[in-house]
Amino acid sequence: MVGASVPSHDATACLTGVWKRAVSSGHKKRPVNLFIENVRTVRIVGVTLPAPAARRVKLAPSILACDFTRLGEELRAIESADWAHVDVMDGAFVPNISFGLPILAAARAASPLHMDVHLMIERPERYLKDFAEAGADSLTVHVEATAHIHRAVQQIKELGKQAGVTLNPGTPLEALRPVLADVDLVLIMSVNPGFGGQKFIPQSLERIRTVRRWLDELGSAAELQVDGGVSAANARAVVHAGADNLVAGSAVYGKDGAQAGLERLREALK
Ligand SMILES: O=C(CO)[C@@H](O)[C@H](O)COP(=O)(O)O
Repeated sequence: MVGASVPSHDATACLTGVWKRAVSSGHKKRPVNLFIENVRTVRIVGVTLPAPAARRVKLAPSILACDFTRLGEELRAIESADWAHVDVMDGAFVPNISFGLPILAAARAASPLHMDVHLMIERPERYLKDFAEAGADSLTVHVEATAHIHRAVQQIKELGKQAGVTLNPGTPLEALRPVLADVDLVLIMSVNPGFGGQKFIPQSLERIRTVRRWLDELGSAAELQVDGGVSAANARAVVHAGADNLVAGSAVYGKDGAQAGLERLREALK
């Protein structure tokens, strides 16, 4: 008999229905025998963890790639998605300026989707309250953008929002460690932030695997989000590496419209 400890949130997911949903949505079915020791410790007998692809994966189209003259329509086109990803750039932390509070407020008014706000701005703590009030459901901050990442994460939680942390592709993953147990979301940037339509950096897969392992070791239920160059061609590999939340801009808002783009991503994940 082989025994293996599994992170409690994976086990809980199997027990509370995510497993069943994965089976019925066409993912691979694998038998698993669980011996529940207590809420945090579960032994798997005869080993058969769900394939990584069996995780419930959230799709978060980035509205950076949409047609802003039709923001309401573009948001309705992604209503079957899980989240809307909102990229705020200040022209200082990243070499581009996108949009800020008024566009978030307009998106909030136009759509019931979870507004997932990625702040690519210097010293984000100055604006967390404003973005929370403008309609953010989750706020993600860069470790490089503040001297006080721990305080920024706490501030987001005090505002009653989901707290996310992220880092540029060139920043060592160790920078995440001090706040890893506190956050609701970790975002692995798979391009250098600042622009849509860039190529996925292949080394990101190893970074995703590492953070997946760290989260599992902590028993954290935080989402592992990946952003930048995600498309139908690589979505499966990204999920297989451990992601459970995919941001996609140009792969969703393509020539044939957002619904077709979302459908292609879903097909790729089957
Ligand atoms: O944060 C960013 C870019 O800085 C991303 O959210 C992009 O907007 C994703 O666009 P694609 O790479 O999917 O086109």
